[in-house]
Amino acid sequence: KEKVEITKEQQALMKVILDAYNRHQIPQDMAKKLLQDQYSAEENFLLLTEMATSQVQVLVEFTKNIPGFLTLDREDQIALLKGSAVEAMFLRSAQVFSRKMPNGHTEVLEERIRKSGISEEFITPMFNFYKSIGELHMMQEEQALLTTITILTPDRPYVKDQQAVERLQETILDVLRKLCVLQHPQEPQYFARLLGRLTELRTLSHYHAEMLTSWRVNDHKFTPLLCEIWDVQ
Ligand SMILES: COc1ccc(-c2nc3ccccc3n2[C@H](C(=O)Nc2c(C)cccc2C)C2CCCCC2)c(OC)c1
Repeated sequence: KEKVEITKEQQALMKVILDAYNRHQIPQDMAKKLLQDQYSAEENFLLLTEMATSQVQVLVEFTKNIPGFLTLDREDQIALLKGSAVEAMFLRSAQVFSRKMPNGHTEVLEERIRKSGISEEFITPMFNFYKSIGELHMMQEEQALLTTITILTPDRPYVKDQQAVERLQETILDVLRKLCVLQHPQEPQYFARLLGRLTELRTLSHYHAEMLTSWRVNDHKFTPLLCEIWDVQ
């Protein structure tokens, strides 16, 4: 049985990424906000676009701390950000939804989200994803590394030097694989299950434009940044 060991460099890499991940968190009070008040579909749509806009800004800051990211071709950096922003948003939402909350709060939050204005057809796939993330009981380090792996996906549209992105992603994948083996020794498949979530995430993200344009409001206004990142307007 090969002894799995995280090297000093990998420890340092993990610390840099985790610190950046925790530093670049938009106010987590979104869940609290939703638990406090019932908002109209209009108010929820505005909340969603505000949250998504600040999430993209946070994502840009976070990527600057991914070792090697700034050494990539500038246009490839943009292509990776554009290509991963929606997935990062759903991953963050899933992590917010899966947080340990006092009894009954998760149910209230779920109800608020179901009634937020999103059209029915997307509710099941969205919550299936949130619950499949929740079941993993991911550690903070795993969440931060999984988000980093999502950003460093080589086959995003318009990426020119895919090998350079692949090299960076492989470095992170190796750390995450070791972390999973060390943290979940009884579950050798845990790492594979984690990566399987990224496939579910990509599928869910295909619906994002429709989820927005079908929101039950009369006028769907987006910020210029969201028009850039989301395939809307
Ligand atoms: C594209 O369609 C979506 C995307 C996300 C959600 C979503 N799932 C959530 C799970 C837990 C908590 C809040 C959750 N959100 C929204 C939110 O803000 N997500 C969020 C963002 C956007 C950035 C950073 C961080 C987060 C949490 C609330 C926006 C206001 C209406 C209710 C959903 C969604 O719900 C219907 C529909």
